[in-house]
Amino acid sequence: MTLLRAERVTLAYGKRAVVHEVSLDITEGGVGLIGESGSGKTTLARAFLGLLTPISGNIWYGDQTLKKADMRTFRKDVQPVFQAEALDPRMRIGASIAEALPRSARSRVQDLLEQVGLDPELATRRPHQLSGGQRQRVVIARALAVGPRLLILDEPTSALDVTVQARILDLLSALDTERLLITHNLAVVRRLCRTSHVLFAGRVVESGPTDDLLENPAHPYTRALRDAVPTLGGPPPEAKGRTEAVPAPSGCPFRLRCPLAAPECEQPPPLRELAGRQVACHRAEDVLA
Ligand SMILES: Nc1ncnc2c1ncn2[C@@H]1O[C@H](COP(=O)(O)OP(=O)(O)OP(=O)(O)O)[C@@H](O)[C@H]1O
Repeated sequence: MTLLRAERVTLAYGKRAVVHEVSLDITEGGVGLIGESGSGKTTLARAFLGLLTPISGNIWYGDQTLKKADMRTFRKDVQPVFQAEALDPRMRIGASIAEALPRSARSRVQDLLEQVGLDPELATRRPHQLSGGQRQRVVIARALAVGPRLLILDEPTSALDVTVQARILDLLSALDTERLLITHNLAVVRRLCRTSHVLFAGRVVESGPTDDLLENPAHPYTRALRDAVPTLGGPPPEAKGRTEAVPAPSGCPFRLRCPLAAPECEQPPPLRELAGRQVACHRAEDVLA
């Protein structure tokens, strides 16, 4: 059974909706949320953590909506993995992990440190006495302390250099915990997520198997993200930028940056099935071709 599911979820800050009618299931094998800064990824993750209530639609936790669910069980099942900067700088590592454990299980600190590949002797250190990669492992150990079924990870490796990043990805992919991963980094989703959803301006524009999306995108925005590998010439113009706090144009929200924009794009594109995925683009056949 799917542990968490968004059903036509719209999310707002004050009166401003920033995520619009998103439906997605957190399925096995890892789920990625990809999109540029401001596209609504973190906002959606906050709703999945029960920190933000949809103004319409529902978050389902098993067969109950989050509004009705037993939050004690939910908090045990679904754990966020924050960035390492969130660790309390004054607290020793061992105490920081113990804090997340029930009193009777505090002896598990050593096991958890070992599980994330850290020397248990590090328990007496404070965060600033560890490397960035070690700190990130501590954050993962804290999240694993309560035995969650799902980890929600927001840019878990973005602050780390490439080799350290690779080792953290190895650690995460070896865990038998489900994951929802938010990132700009397509190599990271490819490694950790069987399924991905691409968000643009708070809407899902393409969803499907990660490999298909990245090898053969059907939405021009997915294609632009994939092609936006750093080069001296910079990314293609359609991949540049962040979603600003200005109203999206009517019709397709991507049309003002889209190289394939056509008159029909002034009408909103429905999310439709194509080539084993879902895509919201009038020109998807042309993109695939
Ligand atoms: N606490 C808040 N109050 C008001 N607006 C917010 C708040 N947090 C985010 N927003 C706005 O909501 C929109 C979506 O932001 P969100 O942080 O979800 O995007 P994101 O895709 O996670 O971006 P990033 O990759 O930079 O974290 C943006 O326009 C942002 O300015």
